[in-house]
Amino acid sequence: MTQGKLFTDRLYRNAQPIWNKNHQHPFVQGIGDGSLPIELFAYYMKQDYVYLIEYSKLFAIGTQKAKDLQTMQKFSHSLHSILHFEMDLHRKYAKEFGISEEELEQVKPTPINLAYTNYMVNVSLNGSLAEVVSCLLPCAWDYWEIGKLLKKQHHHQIKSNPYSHWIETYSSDEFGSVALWLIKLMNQLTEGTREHELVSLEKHFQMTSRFEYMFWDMVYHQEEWPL
Ligand SMILES: Cc1ncc(CN)c(N)n1
Repeated sequence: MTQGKLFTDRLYRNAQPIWNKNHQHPFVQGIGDGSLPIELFAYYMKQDYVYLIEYSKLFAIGTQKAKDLQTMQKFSHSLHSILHFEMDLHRKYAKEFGISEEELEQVKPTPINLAYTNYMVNVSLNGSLAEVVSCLLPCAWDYWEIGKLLKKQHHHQIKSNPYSHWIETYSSDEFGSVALWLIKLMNQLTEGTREHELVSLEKHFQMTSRFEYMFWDMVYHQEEWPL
């Protein structure tokens, strides 16, 4: 790696074409201005709930692969935060929509949802701690970017937006602190790492960034199994 440059700066820069597409996606924009039909949002909440069940397992894998107690504590704290803070958002919205917690948990993941979580879990189970982080990072980082962006763009109408709780959650310092910690960890883990390994880590980062786009598109079109 070029001296003095952070690996995450490169990851961020190279992912911008994908992340910009995420930010401009009509689903994301519809959350921002509150115009997204409620049925689409409810569909997304259900798919995202079962996504988060799988995603949270990566933090358990991170706890197991960590080399020191402080990193283990950070991973286990983040796991707790997803299960109790982030997923509480979904449970609250679901309650408003008349969907029970049991129903949420029983949701069948769509092909894109399944492909995305299987990709991350497979890489994480078989790879290094840096590989776990390369899969986790776009999810934590880009959601925080989206939360902050939507809050900035639509701050004047946030109170009347039915999705304000979503925007407040993902733009919050609490949510952002996990992204910031993962960025720091990624830079620590890749210090002195050879270029061909960085290329492989970047591949996972790009792949999960692309899956993020596909997830937005999947919920927008409510893509189900053909059979
Ligand atoms: C699909 C997806 N990606 C990321 C996040 C943020 N944890 C989420 N809730 N859902």
